[in-house]
Amino acid sequence: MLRIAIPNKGTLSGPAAEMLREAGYRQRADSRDLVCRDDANDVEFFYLRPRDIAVYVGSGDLDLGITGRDLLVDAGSPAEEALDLDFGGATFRFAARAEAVSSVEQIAGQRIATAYPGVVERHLADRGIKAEVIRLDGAVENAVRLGVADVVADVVSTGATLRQAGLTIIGEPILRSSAVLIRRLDAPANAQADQLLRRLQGVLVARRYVMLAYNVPTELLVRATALTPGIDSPTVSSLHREGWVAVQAMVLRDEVHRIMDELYDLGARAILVTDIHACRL
Ligand SMILES: Nc1ncnc2c1ncn2[C@@H]1O[C@H](COP(=O)(O)OP(=O)(O)OP(=O)(O)O)[C@@H](O)[C@H]1O
Ligand SMILES: O=P(O)(O)OC[C@H]1O[C@H](OP(=O)(O)OP(=O)(O)O)[C@H](O)[C@@H]1O
Ligand SMILES: [Mg+2]
Repeated sequence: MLRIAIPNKGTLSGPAAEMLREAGYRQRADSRDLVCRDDANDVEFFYLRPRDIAVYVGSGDLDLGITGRDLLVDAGSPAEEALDLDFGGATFRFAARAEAVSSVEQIAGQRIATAYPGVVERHLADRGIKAEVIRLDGAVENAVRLGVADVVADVVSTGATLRQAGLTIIGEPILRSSAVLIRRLDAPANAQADQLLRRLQGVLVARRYVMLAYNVPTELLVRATALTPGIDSPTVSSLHREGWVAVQAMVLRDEVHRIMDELYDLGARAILVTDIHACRL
């Protein structure tokens, strides 16, 4: 039975369970349950703190896990990213009072408060910057106000928390995070794990793409399919109406309205968009 760690609470918890449900896996009905068996798929889910997930996967006690890239790096455990899951996006950044520290160069010698000491220490070491790292559990923005630190290093999403604490971002992001599927480094080949990975890839494609269908005069087919090349190739079928063909192709959801306008201007008609619920490419 495949054993998978997923976040029991926090930002990543809901979207992780939602994605697994979309991939056809059973998820817990009660948010207090810590284990959920999916016998039909021969998989067992363990609901754990996202910070601990890389530890369980790195040790080999669990086969796969869903956590944040920043938490994976912070744990420093022998696990690697198998797939970017495209949710839980955030940056990890330095911030400080603008009048005290305003550039990365000025961070040297300062006290940096963070709940991610592994990420920060690695970043400083890579750049040869010497600074004191103060490990806190959360709400690190308060550390500057309370005089415990000069700089914070934390997850930034909207930036509202930093603004409210009177802090300004310093430099470029230390890293860009999102939810990732992780596995142990050098894990042996596992057909069941590969199947789960393919299912999640299928969900990502189904979310990113829509199916576009339209009719177009045969003489415009080359120009129309240049707008809708699909992933492998568009499907072209004959129509009862002479001189016209029907085309079907997958199109990026974000681009579909622009492409529909261009197809209409070209002379295509009966242009229809449908959602993709699942796929294996
Ligand atoms: N707006 C956000 N705030 C916090 N973490 C976020 C946000 N967006 C994405 N994340 C990611 O969520 C993970 C942190 O999850 P975690 O459950 O530890 O914190 P949380 O969602 O803030 O919950 P809590 O602090 O209540 O325990 C990190 O990978 C982080 O990058
Ligand atoms: O840029 P924003 O949209 O404001 O979001 C980022 C904030 O959200 C998280 O805090 P959380 O509420 O999880 O509290 P915590 O520090 O106790 O984890 C994170 O640690 C930042 O403080
Ligand atoms: Mg938090």
